[in-house]
Amino acid sequence: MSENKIEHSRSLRSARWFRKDDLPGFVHRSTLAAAGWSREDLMERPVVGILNTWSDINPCNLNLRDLAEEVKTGILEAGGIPLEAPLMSISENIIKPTSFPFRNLLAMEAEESIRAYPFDAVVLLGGCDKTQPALLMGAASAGVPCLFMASGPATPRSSTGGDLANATGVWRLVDELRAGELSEGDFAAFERSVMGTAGHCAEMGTASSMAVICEALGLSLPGSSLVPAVDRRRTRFARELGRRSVRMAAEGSPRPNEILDERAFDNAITLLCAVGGSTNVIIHLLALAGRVGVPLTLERFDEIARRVPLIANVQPAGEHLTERLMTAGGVPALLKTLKPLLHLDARTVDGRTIGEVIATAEVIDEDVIRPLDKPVKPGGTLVVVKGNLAPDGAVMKTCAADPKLFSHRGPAVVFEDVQTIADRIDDPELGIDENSVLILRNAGPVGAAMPEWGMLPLPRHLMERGVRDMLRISDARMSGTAYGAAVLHVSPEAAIGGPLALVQDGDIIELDVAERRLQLCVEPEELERRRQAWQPPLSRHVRGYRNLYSQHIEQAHRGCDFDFLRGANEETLPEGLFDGWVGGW
Ligand SMILES: CC[C@@](C)(O)[C@@H](O)C(=O)O
Repeated sequence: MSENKIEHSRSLRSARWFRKDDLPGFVHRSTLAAAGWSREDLMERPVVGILNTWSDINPCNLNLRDLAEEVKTGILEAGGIPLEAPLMSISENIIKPTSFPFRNLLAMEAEESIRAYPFDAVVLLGGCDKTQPALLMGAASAGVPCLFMASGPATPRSSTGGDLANATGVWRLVDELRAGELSEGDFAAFERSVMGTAGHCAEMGTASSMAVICEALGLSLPGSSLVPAVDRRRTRFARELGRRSVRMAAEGSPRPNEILDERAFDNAITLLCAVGGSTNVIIHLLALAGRVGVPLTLERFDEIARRVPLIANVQPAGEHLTERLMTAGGVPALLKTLKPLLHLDARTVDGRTIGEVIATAEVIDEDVIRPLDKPVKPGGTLVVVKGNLAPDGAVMKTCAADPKLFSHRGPAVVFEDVQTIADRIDDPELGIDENSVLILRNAGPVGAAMPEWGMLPLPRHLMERGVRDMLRISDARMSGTAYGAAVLHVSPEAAIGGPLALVQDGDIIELDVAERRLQLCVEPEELERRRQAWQPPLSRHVRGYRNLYSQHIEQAHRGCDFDFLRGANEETLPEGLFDGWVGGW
């Protein structure tokens, strides 16, 4: 190995572990001798950490073990030392009660792992929804150069023919089942076939949205994010990523805050709107911006969304799966189409600007990546609404909702928790009709750690009559794969006394998307009376992580990070001889 030396112009971060002729240096080098590394290797080569969220229990991330091997190959080829470290794997589909609180836990684990170990750069491997933002948030705060690679979309097999996506397909078929249009047998066949490969949801759910957003932010290799998990072309990207990481490790640049500036966030939001991406990404981008000191607000999402049409014809807002988006040209082609709306001088980890990346991109299929003047849907694919029901804002993915509900007035039917919905949604006694506004509360960050409950089910009797959308309002999140007129992330949430807590059955609610307004039509005096009578729910979490969570979690309009995690401190290693290990010659 040692003849394959790479030039680096600066003192490496890892030198503080390995280049000292003292007892700590001896201990660090001799420890890694057990992993096959010589004194010369450790003294001369840049070290790249591979933070891997692979796990058997998380099939979205199942291929990350193989991809990590490919990244290692690239790192070795370029003369670096690859050191892989497993981190918590968060599987949205399996983890209970919801994956969301663990995003911040993994972010802390990633940040502290990067800081505590001798990494000169890190490769972040994520897949299922929360692993992606968590790794980015941790790496952004740790400040060491990083590159991201997602596991890639799965390749779902449809038992019913057509492009049936992993989760959007589930929601559609559940609707059909409830409406009596699909047999139990056909539904069971779907269960057996839908998750046949590794990889995350193959529509523009949260995982695919986060993956393409990483490319737009400049943190992933251009063109890499939509290659399916089982496609061997992902291998090539993994090796290239490994090679590039060594260069970044040697140069100590670019650091996350050199990539993640206001231009990068604007570009990412532009792409999010153009692909009809997940509302969850809004929360993740707000949290990430908080880590690097970019003053991003919900209003910025609305401002950008107004001018960006839906150009990606991909589910849940369009027709196809993400594989078609890749063969149509992928993210570089999407960005090329969006060129007049982007900051072209934003930097990327591959060393080029976004403008340079898209110079060679090409749209191959204009049905899948539409031109700006022939979009799938015009601008305003997601909106931020405010009013006395959501003083700090709420969001709605309008491109996946029935426009008939964009200007709606109807009586509230309030559910205190999700179990009551499950028990009572079909109960005719509730008198729900298609004009009713279904409300779920106590599902916000403090109330229930914000599960993906926002697409409330519709009553069976209405579904049987062909009703497929109704206005639903909650302080919960919604799966990126879901659809419907769901007003989400209402802030402040009910559990801390937000106005959602004061709504009563029969109150009139008014949504006006054009005006971006969400109003509870109740007199201020009456609301004040209800506020005086309101009692906060007792916290169920008296110890451990969930207790820490409910005490420090911020509201949705600020990204649900912990208040003490905002910002970054790039290096906290003590100066001097005894870095972390006491001893000397
Ligand atoms: C069920 C679908 C998931 C797991 O992808 C979801 O978290 C999403 O937001 O897309």
